Amino acid sequence: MKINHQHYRSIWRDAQSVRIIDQTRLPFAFAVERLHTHEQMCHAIRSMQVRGAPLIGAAAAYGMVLGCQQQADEQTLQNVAAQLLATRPTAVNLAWALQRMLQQLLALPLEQRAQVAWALALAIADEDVAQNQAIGQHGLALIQPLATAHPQRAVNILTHCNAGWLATVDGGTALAPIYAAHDAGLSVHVWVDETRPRNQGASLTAWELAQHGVPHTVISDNAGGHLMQHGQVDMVIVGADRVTRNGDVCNKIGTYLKALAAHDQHIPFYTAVPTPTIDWQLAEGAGIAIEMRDADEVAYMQGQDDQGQLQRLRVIPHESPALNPAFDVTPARLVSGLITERGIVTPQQLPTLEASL
Ligand SMILES: CSC[C@H]1O[C@H](OP(=O)(O)O)[C@H](O)[C@@H]1O
Repeated sequence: MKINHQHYRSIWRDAQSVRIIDQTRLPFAFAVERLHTHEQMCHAIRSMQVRGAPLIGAAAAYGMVLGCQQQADEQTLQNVAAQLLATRPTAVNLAWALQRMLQQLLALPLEQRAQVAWALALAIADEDVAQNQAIGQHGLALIQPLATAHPQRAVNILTHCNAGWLATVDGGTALAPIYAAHDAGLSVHVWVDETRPRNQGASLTAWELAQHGVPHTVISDNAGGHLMQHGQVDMVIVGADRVTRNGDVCNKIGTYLKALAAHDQHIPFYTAVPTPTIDWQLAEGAGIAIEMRDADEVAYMQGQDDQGQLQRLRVIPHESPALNPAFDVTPARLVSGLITERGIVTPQQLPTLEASL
């Protein structure tokens, strides 16, 4: 059976536990983990078994559920939220989901919290799925004219990292318009940035697209600019971990470089972003905390050898230090538009979007 978002969500309730797809095992193994405690959910987020801004938010919500099943007094709830918040600093969805869960749980009588928490987390998950469906349809409207303009060939779209259904509860953000176009019968082809050092593109986006039957080609992170210079890219669509009031886009490290190349080559550069990923409290991207991850993620690579065995190999000298910033900030001036569930807006139109929420 093909494993795609027609069959699975990336996170779901199973009795009194939460099931996740362990994304660190893909693309070579499809493994589902069962989590029983909020500490296990903290580990799953921190180790990137679950990752992607919207999914991190939903995972945090379910982490709050697991953390309040035995005790649901305010001190317990605040402690659980603090532990979940400390897992990863950059995706605003984490803080957004925790704030929403805390506010709703504390408004409930103590004895109702453990049970109602499940419904509150599911509401966050269901909203994400609906938002991504809408993002897909709005983004499809961007792809259709490119397909009309190039009837003899596929529309070539470059994406960075993984912003597919694995990065959300379901449907994806940057990949949602691509799935919508493919499912509508349009001819699309995706350039998949490998996305060093964690290779979310090579291991997750490529896996998703292969499972869904979407034509794609994995490329090194350094190839995108060359392809743009040679007319091989019609548009760029990426995800986001945090967008600020002025439209600066924080996303996986390397996104900024793609935006620079796209701008230089007059190629449309879009970010697909559900509104919970917009941080209305932050004026511009300079204020975003950029996660610094373990340098070993740069120093080592993981893959499968020809005998099907997973190997972890060092790829830099033992004497060489490494630095591993996990995100960068693309200034709003390089962003053609933001594909939200409310429609496509330019960075300059964000205040109008905020007023409509
Ligand atoms: C749908 S947004 C996904 C967003 O999150 C990824 O980061 P990570 O894999 O470290 O959680 C990446 O920035 C994606 O664009």
